Amino acid sequence: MSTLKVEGLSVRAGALELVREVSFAIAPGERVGLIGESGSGKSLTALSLMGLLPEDVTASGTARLGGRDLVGVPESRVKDLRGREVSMVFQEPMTALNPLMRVGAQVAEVMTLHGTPRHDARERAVALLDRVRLPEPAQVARAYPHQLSGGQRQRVMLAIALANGPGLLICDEPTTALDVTVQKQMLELIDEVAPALLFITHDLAVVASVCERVLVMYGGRVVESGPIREVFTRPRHRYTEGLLAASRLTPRGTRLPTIQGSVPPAGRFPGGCVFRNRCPHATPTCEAAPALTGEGHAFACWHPAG
Ligand SMILES: Nc1ncnc2c1ncn2[C@@H]1O[C@H](COP(=O)(O)OP(=O)(O)OP(=O)(O)O)[C@@H](O)[C@H]1O
Repeated sequence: MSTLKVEGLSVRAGALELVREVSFAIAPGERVGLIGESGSGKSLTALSLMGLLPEDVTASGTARLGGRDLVGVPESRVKDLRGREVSMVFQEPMTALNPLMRVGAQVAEVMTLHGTPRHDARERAVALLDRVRLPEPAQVARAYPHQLSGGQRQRVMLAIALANGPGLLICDEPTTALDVTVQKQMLELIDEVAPALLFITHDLAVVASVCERVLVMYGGRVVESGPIREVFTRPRHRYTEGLLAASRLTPRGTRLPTIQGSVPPAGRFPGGCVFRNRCPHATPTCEAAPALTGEGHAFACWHPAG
């Protein structure tokens, strides 16, 4: 496992600079959020790392992972890196999956493309579907995408992304189209299986629950970055301040630890849950006994057992 190092990444469409001099690093095991308003350059940054930029758009600068360059590499070499070094899960799995192909075959195909023998790939596909916690994985493998729910299709996409053992998983709004309960399960799963994670979202509560660090993009630049606690408690850029004010997070926000099986002592954490219904860990019980916040715990979120 090695660190992703991005330095001076810029993305242009003709004379138009869409992403400007972006630099960041992600160590193995790290979960890093990428937030910013629509059009700020989040997706283009991610797509540059995947070698998936649209034809009229070009990237410059460097991005290295596992001793390999990801930017400015000819398509023939990028194909080899994609999936093996970096993988990506997109928002809408229906458009990413082939509607005419059984999902097991689609998971297997990404492995055969990287040289795994067909029979091994089929077996490993079922094991991967099991790893992303799809019940009856052998049966799911024989299903077509339309026979699965949105949440199940997103799990298939995750299995495809993990198939070749990438060092970095990029997720671009992977849970936006899912309902709250499915979203929560998906986030937990991503957190569990991602070797290292770049997580793009508009949802600050999701960033606070999954990531330990955050990059804030504005107008194609990273205007602020740091540990969640630091950025959400002492935002230095006016855009981040605005983002926090517009969200339901208070400026005291930080990573959201879930402490299963615990109930806070009555009166210890006044103020109520800052996430309210948007808490990614929210459960019906949580509504009845809202997660609470307290001094020194910023966003400590407590859930009754069961
Ligand atoms: N092929 C293209 N040609 C020209 N401009 C483009 C192209 N693709 C994207 N852009 C522009 O680049 C900017 C950044 O786009 P990008 O998709 O990275 O934003 P984003 O932060 O991911 O937004 P969102 O949150 O809405 O997905 C936008 O202004 C967009 O219009």
